[in-house]
Order: sequence, then C-alpha cells, then structure tokens
Amino acid sequence: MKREDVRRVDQIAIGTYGISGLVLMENAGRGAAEHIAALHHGSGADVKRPVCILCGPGNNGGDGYVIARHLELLGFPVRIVSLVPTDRLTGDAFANAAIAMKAGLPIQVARSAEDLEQLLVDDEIVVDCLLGTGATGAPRGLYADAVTVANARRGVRVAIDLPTGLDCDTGIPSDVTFRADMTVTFVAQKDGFSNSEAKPWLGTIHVVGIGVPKMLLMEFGVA
Ligand SMILES: NC(=O)C1=CN([C@@H]2O[C@H](COP(=O)(O)OP(=O)(O)OC[C@H]3O[C@@H](n4cnc5c(N)ncnc54)[C@H](O)[C@@H]3O)[C@@H](O)[C@H]2O)[C@H](O)CC1
Ligand SMILES: [K+]
Repeated sequence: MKREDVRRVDQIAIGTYGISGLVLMENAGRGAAEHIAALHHGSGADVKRPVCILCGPGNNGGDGYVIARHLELLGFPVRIVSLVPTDRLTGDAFANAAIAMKAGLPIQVARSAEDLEQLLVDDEIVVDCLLGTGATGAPRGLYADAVTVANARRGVRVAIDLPTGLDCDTGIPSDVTFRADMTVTFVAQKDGFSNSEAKPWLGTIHVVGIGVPKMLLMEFGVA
C-alpha cells in the first residue's frame, strides 16, 4: 500500500467504523511484541535479551509504549528511550506513554547525541519506533543521531511499521536509515518494500493486522 492509503485506512477505521485509535495501536503493539518475542526462541537460552525501544514524537512512538508493556508481560527486560519529553506527546501516543509511566516501565529521555551514545548499549534488541508513516524527508537532528548510534551498536534491530529513513512509497533509503534485521509493518506491505534497494534496511518483513475490517481492506485492494 501507499503511505497515504494506509493513513487513510487508519482514519476511516476510526472515523467511519468507529474503532478507537487506542484499539488499533494496542493491536499493532501487541502483534509487534509477539514477533519480537519470537526472535528470541531460536537462541535457546532461557534468559531473555534486554529490549531498548526508541520512541519518537508521534503514534509510531505510541506503538513503542504498547510494545514495551506487552514485552514485559512476555518476560523481557524492557526500557524506553524517548526523543521527546512525554508531555510533548498527544492523542493515543500520550495515552500509552501515560499508561507505561503508571505501570512503572523505565522511560529515559534523550536530549542530545551524547545522551544517545550513553543510553544505547551493545547486545540488546533495539526497536525503532522513531518515525513511521508520518515521516517526511530524511531523519532530522536527534532522529538522525538515534539511527546512527543504533546502527553502530552490536545487537538485533527491529523496525516498527517501517525503518526510520526509508521512504515507504519508493523504497529509497536516506543517507541515515535504520538497518533493521526485521521489520513489522501494519495493515499491509508498503509499496516501497518491493524495491530491491530497500532490502538491506528491511530485513525479514512481517505484516501485522490491527483489526481493520475486511470490507475496508477490500476497498483498498489489500484483502
Ligand atoms: N493504521 C495504521 O497504519 C496505524 C498506524 N499506527 C502507527 O502510527 C504511525 C503514524 O503516526 P504519526 O503520528 O502519523 O506519525 P509518526 O509517528 O511517523 O511521526 C511523525 C512526526 O515526526 C516528525 N517528523 C516527521 N518527519 C520527520 C523527520 N524527517 N525527521 C524528524 N522528525 C520528523 C513530525 O513531528 C511528525 O508529526 C504509523 O507509522 C504506525 O506506527 C497506529 O499506531 C496504529 C494504526
Ligand atoms: K519506525
């Protein structure tokens, strides 16, 4: 699907079908958490690798707070590194950040590249909830720093909805693009994911349904 179409599906699911955005976000985050947890099974060790979830300013970040809550329930040590103070979040993202705070999930705010160098360590699962379908252009400022530092660490990298820096309509990566080992994308594959140039940045792709009715998916030709 095209970026604008998947955003339209989101709006119609909420505005016309009356599905709460919180329900869509919960389905997205829970589905993503299950795929991240499945990464672990191959290693055999019963110690669950720590997970660091990088959260941006929008609903892609909001997904990260849901992912954190579900991964904790699945036995993973989780922590959230947000690139914005949580009181700057709005809507469904703010709601889930507030739930995460009340639930005692560790949240640290990174304000500079130095903060990110300190906060991101090796041998973790790093989850990219920085920018999703609301991104325009190459990652700017602290978002570019976060991608650069995350790519430099030894560990497993998971992109949520799309790797930050990748144009999901064309598949063309920015100079700074999150290099994911796995991408969990919502509702449907993004058109750009079929561009071979995007492959090194996507890793293994999983599509997670978020409860959008089949009738609506069929209207957009994805069911
Ligand atoms: N039906 C669905 O697909 C659902 C998707 N969900 C998730 O929501 C995001 C889209 O959320 P949105 O708030 O619209 O946008 P982002 O989270 O991507 O944030 C965009 C935000 O970031 C700033 N920004 C934009 N471009 C840049 C840039 N180049 N550098 C730095 N900062 C940038 C700007 O402030 C924008 O407003 C979707 O991807 C899914 O993850 C729902 O959770 C469930 C339903
Ligand atoms: K992302």
